[in-house]
Parts: sequence; C-alpha cells; structure tokens
Amino acid sequence: MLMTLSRGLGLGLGDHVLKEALGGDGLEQLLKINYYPPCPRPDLALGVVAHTDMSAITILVPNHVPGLQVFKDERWIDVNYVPDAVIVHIGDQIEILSNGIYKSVLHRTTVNKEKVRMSWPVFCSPPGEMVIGPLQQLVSDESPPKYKAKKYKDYAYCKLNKLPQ
Ligand SMILES: O=C(O)CCC(=O)C(=O)O
Ligand SMILES: [Fe+2]
Repeated sequence: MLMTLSRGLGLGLGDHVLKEALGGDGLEQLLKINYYPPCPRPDLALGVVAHTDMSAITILVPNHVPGLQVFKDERWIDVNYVPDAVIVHIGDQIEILSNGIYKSVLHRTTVNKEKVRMSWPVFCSPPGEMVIGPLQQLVSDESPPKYKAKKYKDYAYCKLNKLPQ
C-alpha cells in the first residue's frame, strides 16, 4: 500500500509525492478492533452508521460474517467476504490531496441476528501537525482547490466534533 502511495495512485504525480505529502515515514497507523454482537433486530440497528474515514487510507481485515456496505450509484452495496483478502478504503485525506479526483468511500455496517461480526481496520493517517490540502500539482485556474488546507489534527477535531471543516 505504501508502494501505491509512493507511486502517486495514478494521479500522474512523481514517485513519493503522495507519501511525502502524508508525512513520509511518519505516516501513522492506528489499529481499531470492532466487535459487533448478535442483534435480535438487525432491521432496526446498524453496527456503524454511514461515514467516511478521516484517514488517508484504511486497510481492513473482516471476519467471515458479512456486514460492510459501501454507497455507490445511489444505493448500498454489500461487500463480499473474500478469504485472505484485505479491504482498502480511500479516506478523506486522499480525497483532499487529490483535490477530489479520488473520493473517500461512504460506508456503514449492518449487524447479524445470530453471529458475531468483527473487523480490524488499520487507519493510515498523517501526523497531526502535517498540513493537508490539495496538492499544488493538481490545482490550476481550471481546477481551483476544493478543500481548505489545515493541520490533520484540526481536521480530526472538526470531524469528531461534527464541526464544519
Ligand atoms: O466493520 C467494518 O467493516 C467497518 C468499520 C468501519 O467502518 C470503521 O471502523 O471505521
Ligand atoms: Fe470506517
């Protein structure tokens, strides 16, 4: 994955541009463990409500119980469980750096009536002091910046407290 970041994810950027913009080797990885107990009324509850991840990318390992859904073409689509595969989400920081060329994925999780679902996402994020904004190589008179540049820690504060960015 860091290799993909190094190569600029197909944005036509030079080697390492994205990786350096995210703090280079200072990129931080945070493992979260989600535990979704069985729910008697899965029709009434969600595991995690719809959101995008504030990270740059998220690498997620689920157990075998399906539940992750992504929003695409105006509807929720179930993500199939593929043994030994990881799921990679584009997060908000890649959307911002790419000036919206890549979109962070809106996703949510459902719960299961009988089975425990678990997932282990690793959020890969820039250090809090890193200023993240649209890359100057991707901004022009025709494509003005669509996002403010701000420290990642300030972005995270606004996101967690549901404040405007
Ligand atoms: O459990 C999942 O598959 C996704 C969890 C998630 O979206 C999150 O923790 O941010
Ligand atoms: Fe998420």
